[in-house]
Amino acid sequence: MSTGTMSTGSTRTGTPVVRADNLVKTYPGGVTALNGLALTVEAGTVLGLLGPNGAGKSTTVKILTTLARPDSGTATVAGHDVLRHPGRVRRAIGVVAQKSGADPAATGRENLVLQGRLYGLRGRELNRRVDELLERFVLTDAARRMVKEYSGGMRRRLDVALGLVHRPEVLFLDEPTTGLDPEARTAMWDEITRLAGDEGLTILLTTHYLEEADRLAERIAIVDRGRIVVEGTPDALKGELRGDAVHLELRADGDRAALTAVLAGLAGLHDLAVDGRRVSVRADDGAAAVPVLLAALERAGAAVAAATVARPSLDDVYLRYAGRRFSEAEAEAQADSAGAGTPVQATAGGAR
Ligand SMILES: Nc1ncnc2c1ncn2[C@@H]1O[C@H](COP(=O)(O)OP(=O)(O)OP(=O)(O)O)[C@@H](O)[C@H]1O
Repeated sequence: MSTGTMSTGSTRTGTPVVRADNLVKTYPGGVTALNGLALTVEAGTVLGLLGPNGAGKSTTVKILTTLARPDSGTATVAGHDVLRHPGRVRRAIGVVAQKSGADPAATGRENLVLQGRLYGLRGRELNRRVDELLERFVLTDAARRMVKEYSGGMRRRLDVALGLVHRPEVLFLDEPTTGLDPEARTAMWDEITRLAGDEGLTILLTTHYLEEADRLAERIAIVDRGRIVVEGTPDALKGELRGDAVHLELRADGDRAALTAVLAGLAGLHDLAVDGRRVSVRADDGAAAVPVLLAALERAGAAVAAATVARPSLDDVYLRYAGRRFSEAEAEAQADSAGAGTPVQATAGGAR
């Protein structure tokens, strides 16, 4: 990890299999997608690149998988430079893009056979590999059906199988469970855990689901506005936050400035955020803080519908390092893309 990115958690000793330094990428129209992004993924581990829509996750994956060139910066994958030896990189990696690469008008089996041929597999070896993958991804019974008849979960499992045909060393999974129902999502999580555990694959996974990153990744790198703002193990990231998270739900939208002024004066509270009806704050002692907060809000004329006290979550980690809630960042990204061409603020959002 290059300087400038906060890191927390155990000291790392493994070999970096993916390494990116100071990646910068600006798209035509002036959108700065990456603004000095740096990351490493060690052999046999899962790194979760976590960030809201538009944070720069897909652009990072495109550069690391040789589908896009950075304006500046360097990256190596499996020991090969992505700009100087893209062919070597491509042979070492499997890619499961956000959009399925499978041909809907072909069967699952035909898709796998074609993919295997592209990587030079032939004859019995190819058939064996295809059968093995169909079985592992529970697609044997559906192997001779057209992909357009598959459910979302079956398609996604086929996508991962396609990415694995040539036994890659590194697997890139770009939002592997977006659009899946909860059951299919859990099944995919189990499969990813198995791939990383039993097969020692190195996996870089992008997601905008906090829960997914928490569940799957040994290390999480939080990306915001084209930079990694913090990285570490999920437990270390959460452990860095002192005290409890107190979340209050107001009966009506609060006046941000007025409520902030009232609550900022209370002792033992920090990281206050007012977002519409939601008020979040960290408290050294959450249970003791609730009555104090309720009384202060009542005095300010804000009625409270619900209050919860929780141990820190990754959402709290995001708030602390990106300076806003995940949901706010997503809404901002949507507004940005609606006003196409609006440059992403290049400097905001650093670690606090
Ligand atoms: N081809 C493109 N042309 C112009 N702008 C682009 C292009 N691709 C991405 N962007 C912009 O670059 C920024 C980063 O996009 P990117 O797709 O890398 O983010 P992301 O974190 O992967 O988000 P998502 O989860 O929505 O894919 C966004 O503001 C996006 O609108």
